[in-house]
Amino acid sequence: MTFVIGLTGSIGMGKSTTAQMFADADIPVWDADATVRRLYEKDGSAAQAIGAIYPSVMIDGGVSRPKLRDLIATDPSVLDVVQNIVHPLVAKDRATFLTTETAPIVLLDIPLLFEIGADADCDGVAVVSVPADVQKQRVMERSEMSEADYEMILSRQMPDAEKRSRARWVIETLTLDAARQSVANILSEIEQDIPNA
Ligand SMILES: CC(C)(COP(=O)(O)OP(=O)(O)OC[C@H]1O[C@@H](n2cnc3c(N)ncnc32)[C@H](O)[C@@H]1O)[C@@H](O)C(=O)NCCC(=O)NCCS
Ligand SMILES: Nc1ncnc2c1ncn2[C@@H]1O[C@H](COP(=O)(O)OP(=O)(O)OP(=O)(O)O)[C@@H](O)[C@H]1O
Repeated sequence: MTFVIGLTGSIGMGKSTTAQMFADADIPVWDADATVRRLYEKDGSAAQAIGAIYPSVMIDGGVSRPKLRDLIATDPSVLDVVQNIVHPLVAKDRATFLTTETAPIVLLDIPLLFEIGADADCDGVAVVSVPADVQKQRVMERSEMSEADYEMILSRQMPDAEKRSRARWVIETLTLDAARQSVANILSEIEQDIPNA
């Protein structure tokens, strides 16, 4: 039996960093963003479908994220079209991971976990979180994303408070040590629940 941990959190909350902590503890991690990146590459199935509708976002046969981001900034409905193409392909990749992985504990790293109902595939969900001002500062510091793009993305995500209230675990990511400790606690709690984990 495999225990499936779902890891989610709003933009910039520390999902990727925390997922790496689980990976460092030898937990197989499936990464939704990485899957999207692969699907956007030249000859990726999403690249072909998106290129057929929005040729202007393509570079060398792959989807250019900056170009796609700029197009979405001028027409937010483009993101709905993209999601309708991408999400079924991502779901298929996730299903393959879940049927082939035999480790006692695995982790699904999905930004839109609750929004797409993927919590139904999880035995327990962990949400990464920091206060809103820290979140915004992190995203503004790290990226080319404009404030308007940031607000648009946020408006399409379930509010942090709701995610926290729906999760089994909340991982505070203000410091690396605090997050690492939460990850260790979660894993030992699961290992106690499933004896052969
Ligand atoms: C909008 C795009 C071009 C922005 O690319 P960019 O490289 O600037 O940012 P990145 O992909 O790292 O996303 C940053 C964060 O934005 C959030 N986010 C991304 N897509 C979405 C979305 N459709 N709805 C809400 N939030 C989203 C996530 O928290 C994500 O981790 C890109 O995210 C995209 O193509 N999104 C559509 C595919 C999708 O829905 N991905 C979500 C995971 S399945
Ligand atoms: N536990 C932590 N302590 C301190 N800083 C952290 C911690 N976790 C993440 N960060 C910092 O926060 C920023 C965002 O982290 P990360 O890229 O992991 O977030 P994310 O949730 O995957 O982002 P997105 O959803 O936007 O792709 C990075 O600058 C990272 O260094």
